[in-house]
Amino acid sequence: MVKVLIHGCNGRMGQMVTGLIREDEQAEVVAGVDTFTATENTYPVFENIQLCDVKPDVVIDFSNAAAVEGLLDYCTANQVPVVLCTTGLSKEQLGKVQETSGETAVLKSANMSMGINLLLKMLKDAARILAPAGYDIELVERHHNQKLDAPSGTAMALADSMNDALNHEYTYVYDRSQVRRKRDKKEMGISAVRGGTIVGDHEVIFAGPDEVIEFKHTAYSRSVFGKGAVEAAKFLAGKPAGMYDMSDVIQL
Ligand SMILES: NC(=O)C1=CN([C@@H]2O[C@H](COP(=O)(O)OP(=O)(O)OC[C@H]3O[C@@H](n4cnc5c(N)ncnc54)[C@H](OP(=O)(O)O)[C@@H]3O)[C@@H](O)[C@H]2O)C=CC1
Ligand SMILES: O=C(O)C1=N[C@H](C(=O)O)C[C@H](O)C1
Repeated sequence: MVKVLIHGCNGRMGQMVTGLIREDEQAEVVAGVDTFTATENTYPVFENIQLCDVKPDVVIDFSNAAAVEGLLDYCTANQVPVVLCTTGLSKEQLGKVQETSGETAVLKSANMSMGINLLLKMLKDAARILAPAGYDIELVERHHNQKLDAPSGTAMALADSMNDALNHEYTYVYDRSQVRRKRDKKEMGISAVRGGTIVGDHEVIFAGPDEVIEFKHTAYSRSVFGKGAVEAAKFLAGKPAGMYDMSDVIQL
């Protein structure tokens, strides 16, 4: 049985993961950490990771960028692998993630769904073929009105994956309202929409001469992220220090 600690256990994703693990015969939640204790919690919940006296086999984190540094310190000090799903990390925080992977196993992914992880792979081929043929690349993401970060971690990962395939020659444009020039060939526009309860939509548009090709992923439920996170946790428990991602978990 894999013992899981959920960091951010009372949030939207923390509650989804709690429900999924309840149905899973290979994993159990042994503790949670959040800023408050909800009455429905069936496991001990600590207000701060440093106060947690239960030793898990692995942590699943869906919390807040500001909470990640403390979590990484805990994982290093206690040699606990961590599945890091929180998005919107700063450059410094990303540096600390990298450092931590020298001490314990870290699996970081902005999107745990099968669909987006397949898209990350497919877009490399599409970009390699379409960009040199003169297609402009634009991304549009849509999320619910409670989301803190923009653009989404997934939109950034999709852009980075295409840029990797294009020798990192592309720059990102997030806001065209101040741009007073024609579109540069080697830029990717990244636009964010926030509203209602949209779980997560990502669209990648290749706009060429007289034709447009679009790739779109829609998450209809947070379960697609939750299921991926639980599989990632079962995969990561007991693994040696290092940096992992969802391509290590999902065979594509
Ligand atoms: N990788 C992926 O597939 C996915 C990633 N995400 C990312 O996961 C993160 C969480 O998303 P979501 O569940 O929707 O957000 P929520 O705001 O619903 O949940 C986050 C929870 O973490 C809590 N929290 C805040 N600070 C701390 C802390 N110091 N220690 C422990 N818990 C803390 C919050 O409490 P409080 O409300 O008091 O701040 C809240 O209960 C976001 O960054 C989101 O982008 C989301 C979905 C999928
Ligand atoms: O905050 C969310 O809800 C989501 N965040 C992730 C992101 O920023 O990419 C993944 C998913 O789209 C939902």
